[in-house]
Amino acid sequence: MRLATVRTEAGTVAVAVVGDEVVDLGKAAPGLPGTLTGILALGQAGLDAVSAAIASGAARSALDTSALMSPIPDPPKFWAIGMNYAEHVRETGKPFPEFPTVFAKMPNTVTGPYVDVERPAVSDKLDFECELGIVIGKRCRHVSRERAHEVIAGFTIVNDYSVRDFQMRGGQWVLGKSFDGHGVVGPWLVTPDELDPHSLGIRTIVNGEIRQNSNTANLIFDCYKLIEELSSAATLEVGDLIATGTPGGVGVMEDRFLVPGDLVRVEIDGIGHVENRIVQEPAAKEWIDGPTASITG
Ligand SMILES: NC(=O)N[C@@H](O)C(=O)O
Repeated sequence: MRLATVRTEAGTVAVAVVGDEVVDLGKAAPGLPGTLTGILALGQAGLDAVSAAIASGAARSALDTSALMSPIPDPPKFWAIGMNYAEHVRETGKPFPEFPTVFAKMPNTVTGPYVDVERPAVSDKLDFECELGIVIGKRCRHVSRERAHEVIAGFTIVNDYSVRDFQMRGGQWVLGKSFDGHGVVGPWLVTPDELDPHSLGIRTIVNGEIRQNSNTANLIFDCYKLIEELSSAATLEVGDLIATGTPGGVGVMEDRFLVPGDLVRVEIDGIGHVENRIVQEPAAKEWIDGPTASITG
């Protein structure tokens, strides 16, 4: 099953994707929660209701890819893993990891699969990173590697856009990983019954040139080990996203950064692709919002 979130005039809508058509779940199954996170939180009952809606011959409309958002537009947490492919560890000259390198991408990064992505006004060191994304489907803690598959709602694609000079300064990664809109997620969530997450071809193609080309079989810490590691420290929530790390071939290694006009495509077999045009952030213009609420009554 492929589940997505689309933007409509009426707001965001959870849909089931069937071929190149979508079933609006809000209309087809009115009893279901209006968000994908809400549907996932119902567990198997939610997926059964979606299957029933699809099978009931509910109305379908053409898939408008420009309306696609991140399948989970507001994840409670956006975890990211570093140094999880030997080829990337080698190219960075870092030591082979004993444990997963964990960092976070802030919520402001989350954006849809086919949007423009800004090269910041404050840096020209914008880089790409293709990653398999995990979506958590059950609230959980201290999950063993053996049972980790039970808490996975599905898989998606992440492009972990990174601003390398901001990533390296001050000994932290989070700022360079958390520019607005630099967490491309999508195009949809694919449920685990449809694929084996550890045998998927994964590629980054920039302006038609293959820049990263690997397979998720090469993950050092596989999806289940990552869930065991993260849940040993934190309660994982329904809708949490985990970007599982990038293979070799990132631009910084060749001093080849993304520039405005570039077309950046990430493909993962069995899921699909995301694609972004790089645009220039006009200027580092200072702005401060007015009050966003007023005293009522
Ligand atoms: N170099 C770097 O930032 N890498 C990580 O994001 C990773 O995915 O390995």
